[in-house]
Amino acid sequence: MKKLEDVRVAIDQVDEELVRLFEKRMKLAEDVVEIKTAENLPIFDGARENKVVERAVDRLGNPGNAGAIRSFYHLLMTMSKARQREIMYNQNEDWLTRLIENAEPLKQGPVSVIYQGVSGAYSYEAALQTFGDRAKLENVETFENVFQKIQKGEADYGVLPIENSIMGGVAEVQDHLRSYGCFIVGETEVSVHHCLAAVPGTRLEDVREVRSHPQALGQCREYLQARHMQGITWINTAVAGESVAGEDRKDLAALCSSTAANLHGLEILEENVEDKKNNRTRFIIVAAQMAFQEDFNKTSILFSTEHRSGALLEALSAFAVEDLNLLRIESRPTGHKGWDYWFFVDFAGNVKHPAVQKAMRQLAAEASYFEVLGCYKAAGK
Ligand SMILES: O=C(O)C(=O)C[C@]1(C(=O)O)C=C[C@@H](O)C=C1
Repeated sequence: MKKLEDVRVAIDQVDEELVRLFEKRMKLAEDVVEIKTAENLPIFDGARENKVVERAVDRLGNPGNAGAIRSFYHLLMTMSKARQREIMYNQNEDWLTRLIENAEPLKQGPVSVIYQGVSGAYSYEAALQTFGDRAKLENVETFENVFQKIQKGEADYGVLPIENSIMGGVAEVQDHLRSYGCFIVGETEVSVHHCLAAVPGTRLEDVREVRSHPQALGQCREYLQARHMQGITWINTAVAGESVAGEDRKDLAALCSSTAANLHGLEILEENVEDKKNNRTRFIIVAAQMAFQEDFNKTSILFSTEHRSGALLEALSAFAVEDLNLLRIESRPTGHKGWDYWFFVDFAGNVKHPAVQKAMRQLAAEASYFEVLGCYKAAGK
């Protein structure tokens, strides 16, 4: 058998080569963005990305590496796009004008929409609420799958929960939003009302076991306790409803949305059983390209600052000076070094508005990293 040290020496040699090639590729990305800036082309090119990935797969000697090489290339191109954005937005004097020029209006007519979960889930409701019957809906298992499909150009829009009025921000979605370089192009709010649903003919007083997602069970804890019902953890609310429909039991129910109950032919025994009313979840609509319309009234940005006292205050002061209303600020660890953060900020205003442009230009000049995550129509406005 080979000695570990010897193999590691060989790995080090390969890595040396990889680093050299990586830097060569990143340098080419810098050349690309120069051309794209001059010719006013968007950074993202889904068709080209698919070609790059599939060519790499074709070149493999071992087809077992296909999944790994796909992930590797998507990551490589994410980094390539991040570098290109950095250059296009931060160094080009006219980055803001270009950003708006490259943005597209929202698509009208039929669109393909991807969401996480199953039919009847709250994300599904958010998708229907936003796109109605013009959407061809597709569901995937994880939040990350949504970003992957959008990034590969396999769907027009993705629908993802970003924050709940009781539970707060959805950290995973926030993190992927940054790393996948997708844009927020819309948002919608869904009232989260749980109902107790069971197979038709079930009597409320006979229900002993209730299946649902832990969040929903938690949001209805007092209701369940008062009725001596035992909560059973299920993967999500809609699948809980589906599972109850598949069993002919009169002591079993699910906590799910009324949409999920109706979808699975369940009878709603009681509606709005959540302990706290006004339970709402805000969903964002993401796309591979930035969107722009004159009627958009909310902007989301991402930035990081130097690690020194007053840096955040200074960074945000431009918004106070320009009288812009900050709607939300969320921080997430950068993961690069300890206690370093990305700041996600939402504020009221359209990216074309002079005050917004002034504040963003100032912040971009001061921040150690700055990116526009999107401009869109605020929910309910
Ligand atoms: O070829 C381009 O247009 C690039 O910008 C380069 C690149 C890449 O890194 O390969 C990056 C982004 C595009 O979406 C496609 C490909």
